[in-house]
Amino acid sequence: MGIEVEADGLTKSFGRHTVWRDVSLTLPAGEISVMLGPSGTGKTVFLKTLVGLVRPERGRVVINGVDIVSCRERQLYRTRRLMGVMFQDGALFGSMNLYDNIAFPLREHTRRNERQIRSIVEEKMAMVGLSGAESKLPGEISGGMRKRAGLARALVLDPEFILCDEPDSGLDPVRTAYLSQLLIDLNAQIDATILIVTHNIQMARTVPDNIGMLYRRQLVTFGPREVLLTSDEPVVAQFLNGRRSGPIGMSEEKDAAATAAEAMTEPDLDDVRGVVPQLTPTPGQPYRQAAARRQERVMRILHQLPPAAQQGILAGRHEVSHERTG
Ligand SMILES: Nc1ncnc2c1ncn2[C@@H]1O[C@H](COP(=O)(O)OP(=O)(O)OP(=O)(O)O)[C@@H](O)[C@H]1O
Repeated sequence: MGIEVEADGLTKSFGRHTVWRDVSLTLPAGEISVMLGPSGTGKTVFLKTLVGLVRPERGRVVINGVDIVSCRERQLYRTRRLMGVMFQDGALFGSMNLYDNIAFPLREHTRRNERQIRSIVEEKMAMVGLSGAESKLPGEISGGMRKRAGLARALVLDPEFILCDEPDSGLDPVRTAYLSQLLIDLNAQIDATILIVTHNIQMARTVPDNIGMLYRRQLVTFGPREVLLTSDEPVVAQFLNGRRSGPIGMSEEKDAAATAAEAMTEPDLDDVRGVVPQLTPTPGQPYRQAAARRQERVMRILHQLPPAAQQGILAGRHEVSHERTG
């Protein structure tokens, strides 16, 4: 099973600019979590902090019992072996074909021979639907294929914690839907903890077990998906519905007068808030163990959650049991 990841009291600044402060959350082992937030709120910086690529001024990131903020370089290196990162642009080497790109971490970090490497690379390429594309160069394939190649490369060391930075960026809605399904199937197959940073509302509504949001240098919320999806917070409602009216502005936060004036001029669009069914693994894939674990977990904290979220969770219980037996 994947590993639990605990962020505790994290604060990060660049010079005088504080990106966020006092961010604490726990990514439950083996579950899928999404981090939302307007542009520039520090989602990528957060992801890099969890991997140990960015060092916060304060706080801890505890992974497998190791605080990667304060540990020694060797321990950080060992803990990083448990992680697979899918960067925004795939971060592939342009001069290497897909096979060599995906084999790269195995050649760098393990002593596997070429026969073993071939079997792992072929397995991961098949998992992301790239079999047959081994000899292609990154420049010769579509953005969606590059994303999947980046995901295959993130998988070769059998990570227990997978981080995906905007896996949908640059993809059309259909490719994004395929990628969403791929992440669910992957979670069913390997039961790894997954964190996805995205702006894509459809992905955020249908993929994760948990959702968080960064805004105004803080973690506004993090918890079971039903909490954010039914939230009355103006910033959440504005973000989910992609509206101009609300506290989020083009370049900075707005004052109350500007917000009220915009509300008058913006057409009354449908509100997409509310809990929609979470994606389930493609038929033939294993049952997603995380779904059952999460159900038990949220039932224990149900009484602490807002009423609308409670209703959403109770309604979804039938889907989880149906998935398990069906
Ligand atoms: N190495 C760095 N040095 C200085 N400032 C940085 C550095 N990395 C990030 N920042 C700043 O930190 C803030 C958060 O950046 P980040 O890329 O994490 O935002 P984001 O929420 O991922 O944005 P987007 O959704 O647009 O990708 C920005 O103001 C950015 O300019």
